[in-house]
Amino acid sequence: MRALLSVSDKTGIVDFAKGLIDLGFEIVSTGGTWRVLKDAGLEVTEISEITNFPECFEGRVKTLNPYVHGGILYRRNKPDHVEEAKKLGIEPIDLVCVNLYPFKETIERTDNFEEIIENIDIGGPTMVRSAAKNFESVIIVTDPNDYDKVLMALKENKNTLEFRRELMIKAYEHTAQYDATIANYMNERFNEGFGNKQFIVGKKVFNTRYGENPHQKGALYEFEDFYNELNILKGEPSFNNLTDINAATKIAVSLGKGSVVIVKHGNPCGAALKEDLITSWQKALAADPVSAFGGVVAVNGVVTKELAEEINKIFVEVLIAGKITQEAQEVFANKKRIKLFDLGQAELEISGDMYDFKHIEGGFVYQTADFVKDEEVLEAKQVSIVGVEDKKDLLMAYKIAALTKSNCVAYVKDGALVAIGMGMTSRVDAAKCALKKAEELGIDVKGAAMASEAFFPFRDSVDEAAKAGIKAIVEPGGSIRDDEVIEAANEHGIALYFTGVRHFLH
Ligand SMILES: NC(=O)c1ncn([C@@H]2O[C@H](COP(=O)(O)O)[C@@H](O)[C@H]2O)c1NC=O
Repeated sequence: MRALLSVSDKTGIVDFAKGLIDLGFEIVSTGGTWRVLKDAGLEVTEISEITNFPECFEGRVKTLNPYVHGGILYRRNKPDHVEEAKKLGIEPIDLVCVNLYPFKETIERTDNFEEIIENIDIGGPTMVRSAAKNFESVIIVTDPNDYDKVLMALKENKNTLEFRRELMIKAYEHTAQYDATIANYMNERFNEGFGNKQFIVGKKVFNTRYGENPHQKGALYEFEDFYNELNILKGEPSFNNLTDINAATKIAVSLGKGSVVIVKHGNPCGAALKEDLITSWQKALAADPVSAFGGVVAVNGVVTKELAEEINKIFVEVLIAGKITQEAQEVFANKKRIKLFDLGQAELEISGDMYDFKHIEGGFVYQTADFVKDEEVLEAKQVSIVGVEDKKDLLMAYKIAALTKSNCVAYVKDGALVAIGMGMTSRVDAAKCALKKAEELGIDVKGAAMASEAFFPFRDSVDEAAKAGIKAIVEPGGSIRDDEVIEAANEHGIALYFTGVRHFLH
């Protein structure tokens, strides 16, 4: 039996080779791998002895040779293949262990195109694909984490077709991801990220119990090692929990450390950023205690025992925080249905993906991600006669509106959401609906700041705001009736700011 070992990441390769030698394998290797194994005192044949050809062009050609690929690919159960191999002097290769040039690490480290090009592996993926194709007879190993598993299977006679098939799938996933990374990178570099093909690659984190509904299948996939950071402290996140956690976390991150956000079905029903987390929670809850029942709560900070006791007064389905202390977790220990997740750090932090996409029947739409910059509000154009000194509430309302389903109008007073209307087909309905609900809940919105994520097409929403005593409004502007909107603000003595940036979320 012969094994061909050619790895960039040399982690564990010496022990793996030793294990294979103990099992009776002859080891063949490419230059660098050969050197590592030789230095460890192992008996190993250099690839050039098999190919009868030197590695050349600075390693661009090492294993691209019929003695290698013939040895991997010929079918052991076909007499004419066996005969042909014999005639050509091609010896079988029964195990191929390859991991590829670190292309991703290289593009993360440097912009030097020559270096990047040299880190595109050619011979490696070719061997991986050959060995995977002939999985009937050949073992393909692409992940150092599998070395022990492979040795064990060989030792215990568990090198079955099913075992090799699993490794074959993993191998094609490996090369497909590798090529997708190269193609996406080249499109990013030369086509501003929007080439003719876009590859979205995700690694499965876990299956969810079901999809959005019980009759649907579902799973969570991640781009990078993103969800590794998520500590599952209690309960199992469902498909809908994950999308709500995403919505709540994005708003809490956007509002900053110390904020608390409550989400139901992807939209916020409470949010506050006060002097301490307990007050933030109480104010967030006060915005709509009815909707908060069974909600997903994001705490941008550390959940202590005291905060946990406050939250525990109502039924919350999910709590995600920077950190949930041990004592805080104990507060929830007897609550069967609450699920707890944290990132094990003082605050909620996510870097934010550069692109965003959405499935539509037959394909997907793809775009650069949307972020609100503080300057949009802090340096927004005052278009009304009166203005306001402090734009904190305006900024908070605007950030919330930008991360809420359109049409959305959000009202913030003293660092807390007091009313919100979202997902409505007309903007004035969103404006009115929010105020009606606040009135029903007995919330005083007088003096609040109001934000709309897109322009007001008519003056009606401003008139509604005036009736409720709103003192300042921020919106993108850009309507053909902006003049009427500005006139309405001036008539009512409301401060009106235009940001010039729209933040639809559909
Ligand atoms: N050119 C070739 O024929 C070739 N054959 C194998 N490789 C890669 O060379 C690397 C190992 O090289 P070394 O053993 O010399 O450190 C592996 O990542 C392997 O995927 C090659 N390199 C690039 O294409």
